[in-house]
Amino acid sequence: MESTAIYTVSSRLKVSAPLPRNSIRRFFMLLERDCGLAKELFHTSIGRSCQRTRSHMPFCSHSPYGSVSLDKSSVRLLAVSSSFSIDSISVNGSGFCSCQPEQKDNEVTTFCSTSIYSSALNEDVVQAPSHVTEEKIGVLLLNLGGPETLDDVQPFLYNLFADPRPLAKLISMLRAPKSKEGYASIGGGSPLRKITDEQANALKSALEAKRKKVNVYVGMRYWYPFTEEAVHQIKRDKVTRLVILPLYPQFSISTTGSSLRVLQKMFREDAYLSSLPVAIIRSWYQREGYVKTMADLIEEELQSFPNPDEVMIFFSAHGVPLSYVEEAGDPYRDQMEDCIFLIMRELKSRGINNDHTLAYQSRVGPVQWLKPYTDEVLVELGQKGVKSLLAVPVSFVSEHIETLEEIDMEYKELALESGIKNWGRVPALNCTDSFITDLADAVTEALPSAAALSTSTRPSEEADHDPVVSFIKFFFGSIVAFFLLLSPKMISAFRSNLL
Ligand SMILES: C=CC1=C(C)c2cc3[nH]c(cc4nc(cc5[nH]c(cc1n2)c(C)c5CCC(=O)O)C(CCC(=O)O)=C4C)c(C)c3C=C
Ligand SMILES: [Fe+2]
Repeated sequence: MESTAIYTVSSRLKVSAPLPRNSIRRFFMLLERDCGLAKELFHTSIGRSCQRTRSHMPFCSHSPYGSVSLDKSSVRLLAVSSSFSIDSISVNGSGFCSCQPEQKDNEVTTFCSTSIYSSALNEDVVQAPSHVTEEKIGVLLLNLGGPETLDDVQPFLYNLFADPRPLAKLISMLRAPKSKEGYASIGGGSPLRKITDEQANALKSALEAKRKKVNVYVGMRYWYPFTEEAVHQIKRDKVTRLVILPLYPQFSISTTGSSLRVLQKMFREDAYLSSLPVAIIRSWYQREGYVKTMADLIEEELQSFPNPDEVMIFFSAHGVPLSYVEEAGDPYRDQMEDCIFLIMRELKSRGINNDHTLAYQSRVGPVQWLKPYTDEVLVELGQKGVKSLLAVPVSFVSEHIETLEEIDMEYKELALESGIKNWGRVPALNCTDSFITDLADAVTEALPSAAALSTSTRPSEEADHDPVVSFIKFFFGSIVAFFLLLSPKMISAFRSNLL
């Protein structure tokens, strides 16, 4: 019997980073191979609805709706779950094909490979979840990780800078003394692991209160517990549906993107994982619960000033190198600006009309980072006569070195020296009830979309063409050139001034 499924290609078919032609071609080849989808039909559909083209992309980055009809037998592989719940098919920044349901409150992507590439690589092969009857839901929280002791600092930095490896050693050794000083001043290590574990427990309880029994896992990118360990535990627990929730409200290729690349590789190389339905919440700064909680914290902290109306609200976000945004297509700056707009709109709706500004902190090394820089803006504001300032850490959801040392110590001192008289800082969200409840809602909303299936590319092919990987190679390649070309005198100036 024949029935028809309509797959719509919506305006969410948006390519945020330049994609090499090969990725697009491969996407269609895989669609054709796995779904029996006629390449021409799909091309035509997209081509017709295309509004705009970029030189490096074979088709548009924004398109209105286009649709493709398929007969049921031809989409056998996509329809393993016997549901036609896939709303749109998209290609994300890394060239990874995914099914992306329309979502308003946060950006959710689902992926689940229909092809099993190799199970020989895996030491513990677990039966694919489609054969397991009992539903087991997992939530994987992603974060960066931080050294727990001063001895951890250099190896942690090595992991952070580990691409390519020979340079990671050098850069981490140059950076370690300054980092160690920072970690020593906040008690000898990062509180990130402890706080993230507390958030995981609070999220589990919040989901239980919503009658959802879940296991919550923590996967850190550069320190314990590593993402890889969390994924091994997910396999051992035989999770049948997984929501991936990065603890970064805004997406950056340096944070969420980096963790997702690790996961993507693991999922493609493993039979169990490649058939596990997954939903990824790529960013969630636009969620009402998050925006309102941030506004609550700001409103409360403003009350501690002698003249709350005269306080400048100073949003300080973690920076990224400018080239990430301008060359590699990182949506981080756009999302950050949007996030500030939403928080300020919420404050205005409560009758709070303070001035505000946004600046970027924590730059590392000699390249240009997103501007304006927090330290420079603080000095300028002091010179302009601003007397009261409330710092709001906006890219972090937990207290860590950048809030406890950089903002509370370094920036506070600089602000006071620059003429600012009253200084305050909004606490990080940590386990604030309304924030955790909102994360629980985000998970609940994302879960149904995890049933969708899609295709994926082979890791070896992807690594060759991934624009992000190419960019990182280029970025660190530039650092090699920097070290090779500069004189020893300049290197020592670089060490003392910039690191
Ligand atoms: C949104 C959050 C973050 C972005 C964006 C980000 C980009 C980024 N960071 C570095 C270099 C370092 N980051 C370090 C620590 C660190 N960074 C974040 C968050 C973001 N980083 C966190 C949560 C932490 C851990 C903090 C802790 O308490 O341990 C460090 C080590 C600390 C230090 O020496 O300053 C470095 C170095 C780069 C290069 C980068 C973008 C490319
Ligand atoms: Fe960082």
